[in-house]
Amino acid sequence: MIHTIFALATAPGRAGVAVVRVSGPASGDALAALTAKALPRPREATLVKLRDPTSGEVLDDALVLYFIAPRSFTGEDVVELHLHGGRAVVAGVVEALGALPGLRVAEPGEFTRRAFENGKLDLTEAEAVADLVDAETSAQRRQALRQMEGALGTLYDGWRDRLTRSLAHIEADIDFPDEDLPSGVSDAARPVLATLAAEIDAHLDDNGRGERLREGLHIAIVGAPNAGKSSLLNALARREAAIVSARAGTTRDVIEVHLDLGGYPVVLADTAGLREAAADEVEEEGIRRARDRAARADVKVAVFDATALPALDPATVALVDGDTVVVLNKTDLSGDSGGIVVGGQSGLTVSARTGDGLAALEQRLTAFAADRLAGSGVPALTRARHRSALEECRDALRRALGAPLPELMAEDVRLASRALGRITGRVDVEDLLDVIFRDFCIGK
Ligand SMILES: Nc1nc2c(c(=O)[nH]1)N(C=O)[C@@H](CNc1ccc(C(=O)N[C@@H](CCC(=O)O)C(=O)O)cc1)CN2
Ligand SMILES: Nc1nc2c(ncn2[C@@H]2O[C@H](COP(=O)(O)OP(=O)(O)OP(=O)(O)O)[C@@H](O)[C@H]2O)c(=O)[nH]1
Ligand SMILES: [Mg+2]
Repeated sequence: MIHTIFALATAPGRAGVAVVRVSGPASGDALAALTAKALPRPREATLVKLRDPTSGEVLDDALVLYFIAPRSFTGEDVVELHLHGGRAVVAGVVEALGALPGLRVAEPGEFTRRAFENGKLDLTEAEAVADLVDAETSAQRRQALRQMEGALGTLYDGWRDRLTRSLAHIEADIDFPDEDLPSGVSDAARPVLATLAAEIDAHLDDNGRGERLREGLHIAIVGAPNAGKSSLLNALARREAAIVSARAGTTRDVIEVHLDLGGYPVVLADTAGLREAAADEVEEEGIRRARDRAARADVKVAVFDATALPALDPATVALVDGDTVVVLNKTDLSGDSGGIVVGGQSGLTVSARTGDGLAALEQRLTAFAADRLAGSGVPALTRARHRSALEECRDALRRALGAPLPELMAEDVRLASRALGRITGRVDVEDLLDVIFRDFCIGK
């Protein structure tokens, strides 16, 4: 029996309106049980009193929608209850639904999973639904919307179609080797396979742009103790996220804030000041984490202290590379001491105290983010799951190209095609579904 599932689709807590969604064959019966009335016309917002079916008590005066399969988000019968968003209203309706036969609470992502299983979405589109819900910046929203509209699915299905046609040629060669076919039909498949392998390589070779756009560009602030790293983080975040004090060695844990820089998502991390003589083992561990974070960051902000000039902290200098923005902080205290050049880069002069130079720093970081994350119009792969399937496909194509016999070639082309099919969910993906949908929020 297919269960009918329900869940709060809007965020939990007090709100103007809360939406409870119900999907499955018993949806209509559930609505009828709550309204004690004939069902409203499909897809037409209707104001009705919802009552507890056992006590008859009015729970809310709600706007309801009834969708009949297959014309709904999930492809099943769906009911939406648009409630007054009070906790007691939602609790009362959810409790009443749970008491009805055949109904149970939905698991995370289960509505979208049913939409996939009913052919409303392919897997890349379903993943994009989750990404759209998680999108915090406009660039993330655009990427998710494009993928939800099928940009990636169409690309991968197109590649798979080309493989299917090549496979037909190769199989013709296997089945009718002596017939009147032009000799070596599988030879004709070779350039097609080679072109596709090159296209997949180009698609893979994107520096993880789409994946990083989902997760945010990682920027680490590094520098000597007291250079003003935490002050800088707070100034960029526009809130007091990290503790600032005049004592060297204040920050120990890595402190992260999420920023929206010109539409690009950034995870900015404050780290412990680097020094040889740590005060204790806690600071020592902090410094280890700071170095680790610096090593894994996409971009570093190396902060130097203008009041320490002409000395430049050597541990910080050692971390400056092509992915580093050099910053000279506390310039409000140093007068007109001129700038610094580290690793061939002239530093931005800023003051976390007065805010001087912070706009220029933000601009530099935004430029880094745009450089790493901006698209060129072609859709980018957005998940490690896609990447590994594409690598599997490309490797199978390379083997096919080197195959001495059409039979062996055909087998590798089949594997290549299967790898692509798993991305969009066209072939056996039952084993993947729990993993993919468990990261969704409840009610989606
Ligand atoms: N109230 C409400 N708002 C919502 C959703 C929802 O489920 N409920 N959505 C949920 O994420 C999004 C909209 N997505 C939807 C996608 C398809 C269908 C749907 O009924 N599809 C039918 C009919 C298509 C048509 O009329 O053109 C179908 O595919 O057959 C509904 C919502 C955002 N807003
Ligand atoms: N005048 C002035 N003082 C600053 C500036 N930036 C930071 N400070 C001061 O410098 C001291 C150290 O600042 P923090 O931001 O805690 O320095 P930090 O680099 O995070 O230090 P650790 O966490 O110990 O590594 C504090 O007293 C700040 O108020 C600045 O631009 N101008
Ligand atoms: Mg600090």
